[in-house]
Amino acid sequence: MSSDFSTSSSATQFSPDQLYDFINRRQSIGLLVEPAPNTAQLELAIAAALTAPDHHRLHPWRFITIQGEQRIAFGELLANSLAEGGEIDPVQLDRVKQHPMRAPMILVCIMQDHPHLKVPHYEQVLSCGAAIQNLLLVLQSQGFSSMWRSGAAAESAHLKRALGCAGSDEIAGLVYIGTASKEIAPRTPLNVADFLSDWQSES
Ligand SMILES: Cc1cc2nc3c(=O)[nH]c(=O)nc-3n(C[C@H](O)[C@H](O)[C@H](O)COP(=O)(O)O)c2cc1C
Repeated sequence: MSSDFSTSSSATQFSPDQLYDFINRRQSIGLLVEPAPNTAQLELAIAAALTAPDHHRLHPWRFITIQGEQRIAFGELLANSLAEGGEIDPVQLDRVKQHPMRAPMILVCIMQDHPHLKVPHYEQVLSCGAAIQNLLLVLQSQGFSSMWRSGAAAESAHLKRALGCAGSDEIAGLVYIGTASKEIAPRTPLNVADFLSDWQSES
């Protein structure tokens, strides 16, 4: 059955099985190569992020791209952030410096907190997480792969300051984006019954 209402589930061009299959095929890939999305492709993914469930429409998110040569400076920023947090192992610091080279593009996803009487901080974090999942799926639909990471520096005050975060903002993720260079094995399905139950009243 078709419908003119764009929000009706029957208006979708996917069958439920096709949509599930598409979502199930998303898998994180740690090492990604060129190409990365172009501006139009990235903007479509961000547009999808902006449709995430969002209590009181606070838009608790902000996205920053890092690509090309900027990845070198960003690697230094990550290492400096760890050092500020007390890391002194030069091997670890050097390893973190190289992290941004694992993909041609990194999207820093920031949960931009909007203090609100009815929308607690954790709800805004959840909204931002939903936004990120939306963008991962649109990137996948365009043939790209990704990996959502936090990494050791995500909670660093030094990194947050450098990214212009306010005190209650969170770095929700560094999403590494690019193209997979090889196939990976499909994920092992979980058993739905392990996670789904019927609530029964006590009376
Ligand atoms: C908020 C968040 C932070 C994450 N940080 C890391 C990380 O720093 N390093 C990592 O290896 N995986 C991290 N992951 C997990 C991967 O993104 C990925 O979900 C996991 O490896 C499972 O793979 P899949 O996405 O293919 O199911 C993080 C996931 C989330 C949601």
